[in-house]
Amino acid sequence: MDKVTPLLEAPILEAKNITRRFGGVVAVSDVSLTVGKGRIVGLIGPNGSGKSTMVNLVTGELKPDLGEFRFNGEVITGEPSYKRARAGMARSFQMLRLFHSLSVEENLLLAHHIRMKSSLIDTVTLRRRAIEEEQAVRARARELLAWFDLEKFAPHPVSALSIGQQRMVELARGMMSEPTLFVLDEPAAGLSPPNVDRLITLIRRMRDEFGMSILLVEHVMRVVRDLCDEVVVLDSGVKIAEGLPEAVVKDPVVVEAYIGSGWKRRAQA
Ligand SMILES: Nc1ncnc2c1ncn2[C@@H]1O[C@H](COP(=O)(O)OP(=O)(O)OP(=O)(O)O)[C@@H](O)[C@H]1O
Repeated sequence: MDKVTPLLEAPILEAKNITRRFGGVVAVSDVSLTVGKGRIVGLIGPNGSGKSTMVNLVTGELKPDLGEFRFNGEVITGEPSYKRARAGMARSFQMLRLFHSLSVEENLLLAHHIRMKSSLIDTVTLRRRAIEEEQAVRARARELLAWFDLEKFAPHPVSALSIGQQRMVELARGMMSEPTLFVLDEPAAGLSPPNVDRLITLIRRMRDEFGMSILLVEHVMRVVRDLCDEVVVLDSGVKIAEGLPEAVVKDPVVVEAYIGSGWKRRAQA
């Protein structure tokens, strides 16, 4: 009998020929990218190059005009963001989206409700299951708060925390849904150099210990160089380069795009 060729494991995320226009502006033009399982892929480019639009397309906040998205091999192009979240996709936001008057722990518990299996009817008819699930959610929140070294802040309102601590809360909140792909939108924005170091260590551990894949949009090149297995570069909505971080940042086409945008001064942190 002929040897059976093993099926290759599907990448966690495939974006194929994605285009998105806003009126006359082509924000993302025919961009393809792949995030393999357990990989950290960087998405970089000067201001206005289409990174946020691409993130919103990946997570389902925006729909592409053309192209296809696959998640774990399944076509998800038309799926709304809540369905992608249920399927295992989490995201963090450039401008933090936490509930500032709620405690750190409450922020984590609230995040989990999209994945709660118990409906209101369950709560009445299957009270025991609902209670068990609630206990499991609280236990997960406590474990994650410990993992992110946020235990002591659990009862405090988010508004009492520094930006660096709030960024950690946002990561912990994203982890509540046990994602397989975490899309991080500028996690280092506004962080001091020691906090950037801490963030780099934590993101690497998130990948290694939870086995997740990460799509990382970031302006701080140190973060990109230290973390990314590969990098995709956008300029004016077009993919102009991809490859290993060391090679990509030296690529004359990439350097030219950044210098042309006046970005270099801002991003050399
Ligand atoms: N909702 C929108 N309506 C109209 N134009 C938009 C919209 N969102 C983005 N754009 C345009 O699409 C292009 C890409 O913007 P986008 O925010 O995706 O870039 P970016 O690389 O994330 O920029 P930055 O690094 O500054 O966050 C820009 O020309 C922007 O003005």
